[in-house]
Amino acid sequence: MSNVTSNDSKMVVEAKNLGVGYGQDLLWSGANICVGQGEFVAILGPNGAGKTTLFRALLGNIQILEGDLKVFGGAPSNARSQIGYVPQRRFIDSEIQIDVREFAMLALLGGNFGPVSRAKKARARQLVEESLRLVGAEEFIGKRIHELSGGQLQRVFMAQAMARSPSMLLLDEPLANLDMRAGANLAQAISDLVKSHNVTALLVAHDLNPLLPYLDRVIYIANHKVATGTPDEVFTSENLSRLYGMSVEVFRDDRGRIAIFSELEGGNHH
Ligand SMILES: Nc1ncnc2c1ncn2[C@@H]1O[C@H](COP(=O)(O)OP(=O)(O)OP(=O)(O)O)[C@@H](O)[C@H]1O
Repeated sequence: MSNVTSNDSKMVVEAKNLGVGYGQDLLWSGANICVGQGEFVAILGPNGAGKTTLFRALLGNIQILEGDLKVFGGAPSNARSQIGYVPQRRFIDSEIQIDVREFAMLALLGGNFGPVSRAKKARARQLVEESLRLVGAEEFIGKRIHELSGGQLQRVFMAQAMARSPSMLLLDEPLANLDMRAGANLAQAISDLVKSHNVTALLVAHDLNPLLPYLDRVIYIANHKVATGTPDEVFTSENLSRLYGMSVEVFRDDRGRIAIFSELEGGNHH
C-alpha cells in the first residue's frame, strides 16, 4: 500500500523507506512516498503523529534518520527556494497596524522596507497584488491585517507564499478553526491554484471530508507508520486497522464522506 507511484513523470517528492525523528529517536519510519508535480495531497493523522515533522524533513530542517528523501530530484535543503511554506495557524497581534498589501510584501522584502530600492518595492507590490488576486483576496487590499477573519488571513498567508512563484506549497492546517463554508471555499481555492498553476500542494488537515473532492492522494501518519495512496486506497477498515494495530472501521455515506471509528470510542473521526 505505501509504495505508490505517481502517474506524473515529474516527481516532486520521493521518499524511500524514510524514517525521521528528533535526536536519534524515530518518530515514524518505513515511508515510501511519491508526489508528482501538480498534485493536491492531504497529510492526515492524530495529534503528535509527525505531520509537521514531515514538512520539516521536506524543508531540510531536520536530519533524515533512515532511508532517502528527494525533493525536486535532489537534497531537500537545495529545494527550499521552490517551496512556499505556510506554518500552522499564526495569529496577528492587534497592535500590528499594517495593511494587507504591505503585510504580504514583507515576505518578499525580508521585512525590511528601508534600504530596498524603489524598483524592487514596485516589483514586490505587483507580485503581491497578483497573488492576492490569485487566491481571491484582492478585496482585502486596503484593509488592516488585524481586521481580517481567520479564513481571510489564511488566504493572505497563501498569497504571501505564492508571491515567490513556488513549485510546491506546504500548508500546515490552513483549514483549522474555519467554519464549514469557509473551509470548503479555501479547499476549492487551493484546488484551483493547484490546477491553474500546476503547483503541488501538500496540506496538513484533521478533517478529510472538505478536501475529498479535490485530492489526488493522501499521506496518513499514525502509530509510527505512514500509508500513502488515493483516499479510496488508504481509507479502508483493513488498511487503517493494520496501521493502528487495532480494530478500526471506516464508513462512507452516500455522498462519499468518510467517518472513522476505532476501538477507542471517541477516537479519530473524519
Ligand atoms: N524540536 C523538537 N524536538 C523534539 N521533539 C519534537 C520537536 N518538535 C516536535 N517534536 C515531537 O514530535 C512529535 C510530532 O510532532 P509534530 O508537530 O510533527 O506532530 P503533528 O502530527 O503535526 O501534530 P499536531 O496534529 O498536533 O499538529 C510530537 O510528539 C512532538 O512533541
